[in-house]
Amino acid sequence: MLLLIDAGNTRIKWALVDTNQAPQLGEWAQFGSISHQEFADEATPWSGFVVQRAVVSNVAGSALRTQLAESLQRQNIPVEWLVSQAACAGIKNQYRDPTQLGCDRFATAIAAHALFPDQAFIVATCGTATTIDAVTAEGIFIGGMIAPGLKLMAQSLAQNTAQLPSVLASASMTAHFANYTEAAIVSGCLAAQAGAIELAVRNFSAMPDLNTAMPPLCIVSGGAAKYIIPSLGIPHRSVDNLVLIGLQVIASC
Ligand SMILES: Nc1ncnc2c1ncn2[C@@H]1O[C@H](COP(=O)(O)OP(=O)(O)OP(=O)(O)O)[C@@H](O)[C@H]1O
Ligand SMILES: CC(C)(CO)[C@@H](O)C(=O)NCCC(=O)O
Ligand SMILES: [K+]
Repeated sequence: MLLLIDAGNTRIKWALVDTNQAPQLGEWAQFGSISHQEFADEATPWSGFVVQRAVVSNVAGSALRTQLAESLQRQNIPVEWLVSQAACAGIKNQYRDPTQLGCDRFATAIAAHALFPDQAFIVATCGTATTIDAVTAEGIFIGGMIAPGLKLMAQSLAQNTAQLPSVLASASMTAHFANYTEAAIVSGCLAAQAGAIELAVRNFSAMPDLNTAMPPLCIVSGGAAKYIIPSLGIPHRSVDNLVLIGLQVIASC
């Protein structure tokens, strides 16, 4: 088995790929997700499997990296830590310092380029942070945006005002002119998220050197996508687990 790990700022997502079966992208023998705390407290979820190697994207810092490294070491699993580079798996990374790009964003771009070859796209990943990145049909990662994620945005209002409560979104809420406080907060945060995605698509579509007859795809991913999508006024595709798919692509390079 090949173990893929996407360690994000809130949760750790993982998948096992049965490399004997010539699996498709996103075709996993096992898949799961655990919080950092559960990972620290409980048995490693993949400990019951024979794993030949692991490929890991970690944007959650050195303490979690050490925990992951120790856990993999105990199982004698060799590990490859993803670091963003200038080029990999068809993506050419135009970040000023290519290694500064979050490796989850790099893996996501690689995944979307593999799933939608020869198509320009905006990929929005709605997690702890929301990132919105632009990739050309030739696989050039132009750059992107980092915004607070939906929950962080709403929490920052509750933490920094006297009168605003802590709220969570539900999948039935949209960005509209709300007539009570809780809905108005969710509406404002949804509008900020969906509006940023729409603006990114609009600006990318208007780039003169975007060498494509088709408008860029809008790909939406991440745990908060289901809340934001009802407020999106543009055509889009929803695809889950792009970081893990990117790691699967990288593992087969
Ligand atoms: N009820 C909710 N209301 C608002 N936002 C929510 C709600 N439930 C989940 N979210 C959002 O979804 C995110 C969880 O998404 P996901 O599971 O992809 O990511 P994550 O593991 O938190 O992200 P990362 O990979 O960045 O760590 C939360 O950070 C939050 O922004
Ligand atoms: C933006 C996040 C937090 C999204 O998970 C991550 O990709 C990250 O820590 N990036 C490093 C900074 C950058 O991508 O420019
Ligand atoms: K994040």
